[in-house]
Amino acid sequence: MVIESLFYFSLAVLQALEDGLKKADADPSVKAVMICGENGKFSAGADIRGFSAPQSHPGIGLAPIVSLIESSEKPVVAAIEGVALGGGLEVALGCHYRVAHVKARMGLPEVTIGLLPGAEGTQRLPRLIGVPAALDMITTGKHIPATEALKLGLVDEIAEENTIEAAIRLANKVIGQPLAPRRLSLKPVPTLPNMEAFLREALVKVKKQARGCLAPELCVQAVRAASERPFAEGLRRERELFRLLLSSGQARALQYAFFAERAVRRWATPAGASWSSANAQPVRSAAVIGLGTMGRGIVTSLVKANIPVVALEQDLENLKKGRKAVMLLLEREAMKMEGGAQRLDFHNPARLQFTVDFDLLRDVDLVIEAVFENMALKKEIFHKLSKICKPGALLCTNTSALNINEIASATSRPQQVIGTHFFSPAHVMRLLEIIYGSHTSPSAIATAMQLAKALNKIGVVVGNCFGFVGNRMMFPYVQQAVFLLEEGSRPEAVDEVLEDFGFKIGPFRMSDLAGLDVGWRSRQGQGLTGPSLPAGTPARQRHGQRYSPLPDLLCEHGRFGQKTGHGWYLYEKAGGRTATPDPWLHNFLARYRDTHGIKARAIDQEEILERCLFALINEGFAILAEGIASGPEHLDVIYINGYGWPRHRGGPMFYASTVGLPRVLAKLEQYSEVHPDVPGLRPNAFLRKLVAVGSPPLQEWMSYVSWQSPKL
Ligand SMILES: CCCCCCC/C=C/C(=O)SCCNC(=O)CCNC(=O)[C@H](O)C(C)(C)COP(=O)(O)OP(=O)(O)OC[C@H]1O[C@@H](n2cnc3c(N)ncnc32)[C@H](O)[C@@H]1OP(=O)(O)O
Repeated sequence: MVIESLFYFSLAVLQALEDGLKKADADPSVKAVMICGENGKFSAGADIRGFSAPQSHPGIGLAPIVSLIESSEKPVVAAIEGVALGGGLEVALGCHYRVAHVKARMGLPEVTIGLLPGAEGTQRLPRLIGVPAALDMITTGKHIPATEALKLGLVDEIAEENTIEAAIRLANKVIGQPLAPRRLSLKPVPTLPNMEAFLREALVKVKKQARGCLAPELCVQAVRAASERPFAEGLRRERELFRLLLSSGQARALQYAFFAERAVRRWATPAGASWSSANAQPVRSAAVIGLGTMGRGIVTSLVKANIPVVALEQDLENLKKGRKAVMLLLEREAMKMEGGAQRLDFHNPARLQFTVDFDLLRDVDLVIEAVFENMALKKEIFHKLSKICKPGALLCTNTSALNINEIASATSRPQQVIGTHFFSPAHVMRLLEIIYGSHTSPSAIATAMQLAKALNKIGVVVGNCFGFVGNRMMFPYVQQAVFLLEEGSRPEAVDEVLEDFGFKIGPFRMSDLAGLDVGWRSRQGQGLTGPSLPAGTPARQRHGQRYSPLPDLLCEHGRFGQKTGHGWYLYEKAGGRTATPDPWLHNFLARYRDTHGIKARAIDQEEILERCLFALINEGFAILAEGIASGPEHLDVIYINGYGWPRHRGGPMFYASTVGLPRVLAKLEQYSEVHPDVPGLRPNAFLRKLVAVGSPPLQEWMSYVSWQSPKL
């Protein structure tokens, strides 16, 4: 008998499974059962959308079905094609045998949505493949290919071609064989000589990796229960831990992040262009200009995506340096992949070519300029490109803040110019901010989004303004951090609060890592510091607003961060990575306060957190109101994937919605009253409006934006 299921579990699917199994058990003519999916896909598990209403969720009813499958008196074989994920794999674990197609993938990704495998998966998987392998799958949520599943013993057979036929063959073969040895609930968990130490270390590891995130920790506890308790007791523990996670708030945030990352694919601009009508151009070849840190990563990313690349530098010396660095990155990437060097084929000049000759860019479909942030230089390059490149080529600029319209003005084809803001290291970081200018065509946006997908990145389309979305929101956050130092705090205190909140790295460690000179050069360019600053400008004021010269002063002392061995922290050597609090800096801060007549005060953790985060969020509301991004999900995806925002807090705008908009507003009002010369703390009008209309749910915010005059 064959029971077909659907891709996501619904109550109807569960009912069909239950009915089918009962019918098969009762029918003496049925000798074996095979469960498969429809259209070549086994199952992606429960419909995640339903987890916010647990009472009606089909996932809750899944565990009894898995038990029912296992207790069947007739052999049940799972035929796994496509994916078997979450509850889908748990169903397969209830079966007595598993056959997988060679291209199938399996996994228990519940941890990534803030849960644990709650349909008995934490108890059955360790019994089948042992604690170490089960823990790895359950705490990371990774998908494993069929070949690996076979090695682990997760599946019994691999089918090269027809999985259903292979499963039916196996089912026929095992008719009449005893089923007890195939029932995982009856098997003991394989022991380890050092189980206790192993589980303890696993807990330490997951706590370190996902600071403050509950799910990985509770996954370890559930697997511990499997190793220490009888099956039925282990199940009770699994259910208890599952319910804890379901009500923790983190699951909601992580599920929001899952859907937000998919929602940003449906981009739109205030002018009416959108994903639904724009057509992407094919990208069969690309060029990268500039082989500095960013250019190297971008070339590596393109090669990994199997796109032939021409890598261009301004002279032979820089070309040699760049080539060496790119090759090193590619060798490392190849080592991580099966058949890597061969698959990437980067020694083949038809796939990767290094040159100083602009003429070789004539035929490429896309160019990514990645020279340093200098408007004059970028314009010179774009002028050249518009003369050399073929008519349809997409011209991208990798910039973190510069005006796309101004760069496009240097070309005769501004409709094909677009910003692609990669994050460092560009071959690792998943975010790609895609910035359209006033003339960028919908097709250019669609092509850049298509490129993001090809590079396995998350593209987020945003409008053109200084710093775009990510850096624009970052400015007020970092500004507050520095003001807090002026007022009496220390870098390590501020970093600790934000790292405890869940950021991978606090603002001062981040600044030391990126290099303080980067911002210094930018401020010099803006005339905020340096020789172009008019004589008589007050030290702590610019354009009538509060300004802190602290970062500039550190640069004047040669303190650029890790690269010079000191910045906001002290490092063991230039290029060192171990930050220690620096007594020199503490004295420097004390002298600075004396010079400016600032009385240091004790600043508590709440103030540090609120001033930094609420200033960032406040800027987010301004961005939404101006139409720079088409929804709060866009801002959240940018922050989670580009700025180390803790995923289990769902992104800054989601976080604001959980704190409550009235509270965010009240706090900003309170801080703004104390610091009237800091515009970043003045509550944005859009935030006020949302509070005035009763703080609607985040999904409804954009319906309160008036689009009459988007600043684009
Ligand atoms: C006492 C307690 C008992 C508790 C029992 C609990 C039982 C079971 C729990 C679970 O099963 S939890 C769910 C586990 N499964 C997942 O987490 C799978 C998540 N999905 C994916 O990894 C991928 O989507 C995919 C299935 C590998 C497909 O990837 P692909 O890149 O091909 O497509 P996507 O763009 O990611 O998705 C397409 C489309 O489908 C939506 N979607 C995907 N998975 C789900 C899901 N599980 N529930 C609802 N919707 C899902 C996704 O949002 C996309 O939608 P659109 O953006 O196109 O609208």
